[in-house]
Amino acid sequence: MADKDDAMDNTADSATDIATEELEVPRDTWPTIRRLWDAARSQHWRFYLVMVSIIFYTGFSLAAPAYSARVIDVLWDGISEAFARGGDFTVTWDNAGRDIIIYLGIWTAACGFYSLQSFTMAGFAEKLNLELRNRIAHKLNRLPLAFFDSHKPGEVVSRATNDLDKMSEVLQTGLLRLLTAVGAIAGSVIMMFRYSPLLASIFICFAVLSTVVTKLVAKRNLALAAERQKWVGHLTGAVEEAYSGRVIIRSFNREQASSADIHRISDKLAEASRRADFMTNAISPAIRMIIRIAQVIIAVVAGGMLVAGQLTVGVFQAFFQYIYHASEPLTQMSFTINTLQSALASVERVFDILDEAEVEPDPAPAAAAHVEQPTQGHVAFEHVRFGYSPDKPLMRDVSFEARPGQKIAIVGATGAGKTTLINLLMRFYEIDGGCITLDGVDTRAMDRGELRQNFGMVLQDAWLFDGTIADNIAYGCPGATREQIVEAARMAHVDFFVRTMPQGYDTHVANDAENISQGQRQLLTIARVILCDPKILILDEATSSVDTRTERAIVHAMETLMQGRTSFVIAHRLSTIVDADLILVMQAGTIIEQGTHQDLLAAGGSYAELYRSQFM
Ligand SMILES: Nc1ncnc2c1ncn2[C@@H]1O[C@H](COP(=O)(O)OP(=O)(O)OP(=O)(O)O)[C@@H](O)[C@H]1O
Repeated sequence: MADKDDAMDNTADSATDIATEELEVPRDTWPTIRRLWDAARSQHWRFYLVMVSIIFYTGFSLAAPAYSARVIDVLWDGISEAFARGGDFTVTWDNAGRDIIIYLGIWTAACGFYSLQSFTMAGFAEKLNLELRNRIAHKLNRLPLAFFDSHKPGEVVSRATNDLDKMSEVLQTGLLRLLTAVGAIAGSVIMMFRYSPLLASIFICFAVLSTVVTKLVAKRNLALAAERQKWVGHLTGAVEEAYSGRVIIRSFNREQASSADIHRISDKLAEASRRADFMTNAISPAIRMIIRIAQVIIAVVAGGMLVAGQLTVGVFQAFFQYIYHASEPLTQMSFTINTLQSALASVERVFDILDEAEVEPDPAPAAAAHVEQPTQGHVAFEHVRFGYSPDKPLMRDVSFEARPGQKIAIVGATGAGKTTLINLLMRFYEIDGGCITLDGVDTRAMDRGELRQNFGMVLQDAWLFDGTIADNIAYGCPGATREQIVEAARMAHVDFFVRTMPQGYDTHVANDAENISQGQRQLLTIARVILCDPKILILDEATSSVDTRTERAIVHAMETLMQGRTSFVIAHRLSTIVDADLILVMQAGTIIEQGTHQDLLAAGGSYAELYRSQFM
């Protein structure tokens, strides 16, 4: 039960993270904006075009009501005069026709500039999105593996997807809306004061009141949205848990409890959504009511002025158009500013990733040390020191030598440092002291790519990517022919199995696909390494999750692979390594014994004890 509570707490934590994201504000608003602006350097012209379009759009849409006042007054005067004459009123080019066409022209121009600003802003936002996404993609390849150890995968993925999408969406809607709103409000208020300072002052009073109320409501609305988001987080967690734990849930007959949990959270979500939706859909119109009241008061006062001849009919209706122009963006302003702040916080998170320290750059090609190809496969560790974090040293003084063609077995309890040894050999992490050499060349002086091409790794975690079996085998050698691929599969003892699949080598597989078993995956990854023909092998024996026949096939395939190559085998069962040329016994990050099976047995140390515990 305690575990369950813990799990729920974890879900709650992640849900709270999402909730706080909803309420978030950027740490440094202006530096972030400046950086974003720099990132969009090649798109500045688009932004300037947007600004020019906004100015023209605002100008035309503000001119339209003023011009409509003129059109209506011309029509009103013409109709009144015709009425007094007892004749008909006909619209001709000179008699209001030209004014109507110009009026339509003004709206058409406003519409044109509106489309231009939206179109150009979409281009600006998406190009900026692409630029930052490319930078992140590039960055991910240059981040040290230690970065991934300390960040959850979802967190990194979210930066490159959600955060960037949010930014481009908010640029296209929020920023554009804010810019046009500022123009619309300022222009409308100026026009209102031009027509009637009294009516304009009444509007300003109510506008201030509505802004204050909107601000309060926006805050409450965000809190409700955060509450809803929290329950969405809980629900996602519960559904994910029910999905990934489906086998265990059934085996303990906990289906009912699991679905009751989901029901309970769904109920909470429905309630939170109801309140959030009510706030968005019902309270916002209530805020508009304030403006409506202002309109009524202005209508009464303006009606009096109309009767007194202080206003024309055209100006009367134009004034109301300006009220509409200014009040709608006012209602939206607080919400818009909140979304902009939240988007800027997203951008900050993207920049945080871009600012992470990168792996030390490889030496320039001219300065890099090279190993003569084909490499002999002579590897040496000399007094190597290493720790995953500087304050926690793991390896203090590790030395050993692997001669060309030798089989080196690495044994030790879980957490002893076997994988770490391999990580250092492949330069996934940089050592803190001593040196590692390949054919006598310090690996730190080499280009990482050149170093790694000498190695082939078969790990327990057999990773397949989304593609055909043939593509997966040819991952390291994309130019391989079908014959070479089939030959590699045959050597890996996986050809027979592939042929039983519906489309043979063209069968589609994915990392999370169920159509292929753990053992078969491993055999495919062995075929992948065979095809690349590396001179040095790293094999992590995976034997726990496969049946004896597949295990035998894997061991067989690995033995074929090891012939004539230097190989490092992380051994979990001592039976497979008695023939190793060198056995490294590790404990707490350090090699405590090394030698052949016979030497170590004779020494009667840890290895002998371990061997006896497995076989006697
Ligand atoms: N990426 C990492 N960041 C920080 N510490 C790590 C990291 N990887 C391993 N460690 C720590 O380093 C020590 C050695 O781990 P390592 O994975 O090398 O052990 P191992 O012998 O391969 O274990 P196993 O047989 O369980 O795979 C452990 O204490 C582990 O917690």
